[in-house]
Amino acid sequence: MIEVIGLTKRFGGSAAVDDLSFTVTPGKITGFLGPNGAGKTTTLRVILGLDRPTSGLATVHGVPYARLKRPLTHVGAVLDATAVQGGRRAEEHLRWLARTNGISPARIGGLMELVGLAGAGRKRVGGFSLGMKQRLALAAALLGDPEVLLLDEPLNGLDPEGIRWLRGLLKSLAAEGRTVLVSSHLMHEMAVTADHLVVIAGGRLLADMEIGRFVRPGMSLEETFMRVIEGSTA
Ligand SMILES: Nc1ncnc2c1ncn2[C@@H]1O[C@H](COP(=O)(O)OP(=O)(O)OP(=O)(O)O)[C@@H](O)[C@H]1O
Repeated sequence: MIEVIGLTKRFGGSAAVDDLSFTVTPGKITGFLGPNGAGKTTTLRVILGLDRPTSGLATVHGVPYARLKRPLTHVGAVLDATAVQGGRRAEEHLRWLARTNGISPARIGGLMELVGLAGAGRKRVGGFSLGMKQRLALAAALLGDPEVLLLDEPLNGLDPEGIRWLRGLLKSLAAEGRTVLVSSHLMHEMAVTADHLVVIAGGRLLADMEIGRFVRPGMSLEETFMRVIEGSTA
């Protein structure tokens, strides 16, 4: 479970995240929605201990990420799938991650197969397409068999088969009781993937509710989202 409590993050004079509070609970997929610059990545970075909050805090299993022992066995994250050393071979990358985090490499073969990269383990990551990098990043996130998954725009670069595959994978991970927080701008996909939504704009919370309650009668998720965002800036 993830808790964001009164979180504010300022860069210079402006607040990227402004007194934001929400809880992400296990056993479901929570879609993290907001327009460009809403503060989604900043929030995820604070949850992962990559940015220090100006005030407030974010916890995983009740403690800040930095206090988790062997964090990769609790939290798997994909923030920027392209942030990987291009000279490394795909399996080497996962072996290095496993070694430096005290994780058994036994899962690597199965994970490469799961993400559809079984034949590409010996290939250098620099030659991977964006979709292949997303798949590898997902394998890395799953390496420690974590209970919590944080994925920032994981659909970018995936082909239609990949999008459908990821939808099924996220649903099965949530059904196993894991906590899954996914940011995306793809409203049609979120409409068929997410169980719950956290919607922010300008760093502030606009909605935190079941998707069925958020979507207005007779409207799509996209239409509702646009209305809510317009309403917040009116
Ligand atoms: N390191 C930084 N230094 C200065 N400003 C930053 C920094 N990181 C983010 N910001 C600013 O914080 C605000 C929120 O950015 P953030 O990347 O969190 O939004 P986002 O919701 O993830 O956007 P997008 O959907 O475009 O990825 C933006 O105005 C951005 O310019």
